[in-house]
Amino acid sequence: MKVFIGYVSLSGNTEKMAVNIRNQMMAVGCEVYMERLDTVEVDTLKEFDLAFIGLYTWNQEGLPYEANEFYEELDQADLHGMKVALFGAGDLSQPKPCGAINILSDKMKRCGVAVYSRVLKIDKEAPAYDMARKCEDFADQALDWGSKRKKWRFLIWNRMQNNPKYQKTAYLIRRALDDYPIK
Ligand SMILES: Cc1cc2nc3c(=O)[nH]c(=O)nc-3n(C[C@H](O)[C@H](O)[C@H](O)COP(=O)(O)O)c2cc1C
Repeated sequence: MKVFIGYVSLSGNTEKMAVNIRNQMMAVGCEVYMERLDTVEVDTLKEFDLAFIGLYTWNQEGLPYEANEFYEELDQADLHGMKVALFGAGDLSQPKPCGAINILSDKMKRCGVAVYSRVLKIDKEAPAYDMARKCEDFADQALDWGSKRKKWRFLIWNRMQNNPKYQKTAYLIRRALDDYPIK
């Protein structure tokens, strides 16, 4: 499975999320290519089975300036059926946090891209462990959505993780399963 990760980040939080997602995708055996969004040719996304796109938000009304070209190029590329999962860091105390992600999501949907219904938004103050865990979980779920991977693994994992009694066991099982990557 070929996975693309594109992101823009100023103070580093979205970049850390991208790195966490990359690590998780590599751990389950995906072929991962990661690049900053301002240098990406939109057309290259077609070469991938799944893309993660991450943006920071500095102004609710707009995209980060480094993502403008990518945003404009979406009109020219034929990305119908392309699967994309969106993520980013922001200030979750705001009424509409991570607004840039919503702007990109709307545009991608208009261009025929299949956008994963779950979006990962992480607060700028989130502890590193919490961020890593959420990114791993998100990456796995997005992969499950974007691939033909069997659902049972994810369902069991999700149920266990939601029960504090089984959280540690679930984590250990997950680590063990990671030793048997699914391509
Ligand atoms: C000037 C400024 C404006 C910001 N505006 C928003 C905003 O409108 N919405 C939001 O969710 N977060 C906002 N934030 C929080 C940033 O998104 C947050 O610091 C995030 O970690 C930046 O991502 P990065 O570390 O990947 O650059 C703002 C931060 C700054 C410094």
